[in-house]
Amino acid sequence: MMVSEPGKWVEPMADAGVNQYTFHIEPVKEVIPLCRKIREAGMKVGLALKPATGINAVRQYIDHADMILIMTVEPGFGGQKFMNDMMPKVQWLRHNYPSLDIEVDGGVGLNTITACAEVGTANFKCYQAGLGNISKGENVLQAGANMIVSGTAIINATDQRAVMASLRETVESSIHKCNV
Ligand SMILES: O=C(CO)[C@H](O)[C@H](O)COP(=O)(O)O
Repeated sequence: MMVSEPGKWVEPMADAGVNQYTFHIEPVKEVIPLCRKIREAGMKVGLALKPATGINAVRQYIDHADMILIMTVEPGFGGQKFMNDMMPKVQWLRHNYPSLDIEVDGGVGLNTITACAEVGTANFKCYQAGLGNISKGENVLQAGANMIVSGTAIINATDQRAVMASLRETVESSIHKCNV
C-alpha cells in the first residue's frame, strides 16, 4: 500500500481475504501500533522502503515485521530502471536476519535477478549504504531477496512462463547455495 494513511485500509483488506499487508513506513508516525493492528487482523506485516529511505529507518521495526520490501525503483509506475545501489540494503538485511522475507520491487527481470538473489560481498560494499562492513571476507556469496515483484520483464516477454520459471529458479538456487 503506497498510501498516506495505510492504517485506514487494514480492516477492508483483511475482510477481502488478504494475508499480507505491506505498507510504506515513510508517512507513518506510529509504525509499531500499525504492525500490531495488522497482525491482530490476521495478516502478515510487510514494511516497504522507498529508495531514499536508509535501512536505519526500519531497523527498530524489523522484529515487528514478517517481510521488508526494498523498492528498487521510485514507487509509482512500472518500466523503470533497476537501482543496483539498493542491494546493500538487501545485503545488510540478509546478513542480520537470515530467515527474514526480503522482497525487491522495480526493474526486476532476467538481467537483474542475479543481483537481487545473490548479494556477495565482492559485488557490494556495505559502507556505501553507511552501514559499516558486515564481513571481513571477500567473495562471500550471500543470498539476497527471496520475494520478487516483476512487471514489465514478464509482461513484455514472448514466453512469460519461461521468464517466471527462470526468475524463480535463480532465487531458489541462491537460497539453496547459501543454505538460507
Ligand atoms: O508499482 C510498481 C512500482 O511502484 C511496479 O510494481 C514495479 O515497478 C514493478 O514493475 P516493473 O517490473 O515494470 O518495474
